[in-house]
Amino acid sequence: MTAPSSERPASSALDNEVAKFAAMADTWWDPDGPFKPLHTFNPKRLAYIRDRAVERFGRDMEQRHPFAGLSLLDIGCGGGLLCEPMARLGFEVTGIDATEKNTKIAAVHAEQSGLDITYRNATPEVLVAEGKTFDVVLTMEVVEHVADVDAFLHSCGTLVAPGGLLVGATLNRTMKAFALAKVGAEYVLRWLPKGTHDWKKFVRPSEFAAGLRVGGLTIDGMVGMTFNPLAGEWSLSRDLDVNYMIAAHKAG
Ligand SMILES: C[S@@+](CC[C@H](N)C(=O)[O-])C[C@H]1O[C@@H](n2cnc3c(N)ncnc32)[C@H](O)[C@@H]1O
Ligand SMILES: [Mg+2]
Repeated sequence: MTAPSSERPASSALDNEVAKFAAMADTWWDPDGPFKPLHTFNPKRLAYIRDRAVERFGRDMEQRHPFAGLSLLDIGCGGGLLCEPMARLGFEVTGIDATEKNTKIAAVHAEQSGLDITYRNATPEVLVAEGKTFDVVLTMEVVEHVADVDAFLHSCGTLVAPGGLLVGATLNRTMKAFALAKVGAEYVLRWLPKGTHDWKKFVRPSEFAAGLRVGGLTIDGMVGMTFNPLAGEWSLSRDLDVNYMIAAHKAG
């Protein structure tokens, strides 16, 4: 099926990034494939999102579907590694991605998992043009792949409903991130295919925060996500030098 032209990647998506992710799309759900880092830190980032949502919406995690009645948009959803666990927590989930192959694979996987998730091949500005808003907006490991960071973050902020929450994640533009996330992950550990990241496109925490503020959000906090090679484990930390997450909200 061909997506209508309005859904096609517009200004925030880069052709070379879309081609890169399309080439890897079959491997989204392989825990030892090219998306291994996303799989290994998924439990930590899911817990962070869940905790921020509990704070913001005051839900009871003892409930089977604590976030029932709340909408969630995952921008740059890839194969749905975040969408599926979020749907299981009760959110009404929409996943969008600039790469059509990703949303197709995500949709097949959701169906196999018995989950009701809406996937669309679209960039955030398409949903902004439609006037849509969501209680929770996620954009995790995406902003370092877009054409224009400020324009992209402005769209992300616009898509947050009043009183809503945004959680983002990316790689910091530091020498440490160059050594660990670029050289280490692509050339030494070979976790990621060579060329996955362009260090120059990594985003500093101050830049991420500024872009979201222009999009109408207030920053709640940031946390580092740090890999301990000896333990082979990720943990949340105060070190924002490599991987980090940011939480923000829109006044209600
Ligand atoms: C590293 S993956 C992250 C996937 C997912 N968010 C996760 O963390 O598991 C980055 C994704 O962003 C998508 N992407 C890149 N630019 C985009 C844009 N402007 N709008 C929407 N999706 C985009 C890519 O196609 C790719 O699927
Ligand atoms: Mg990335």
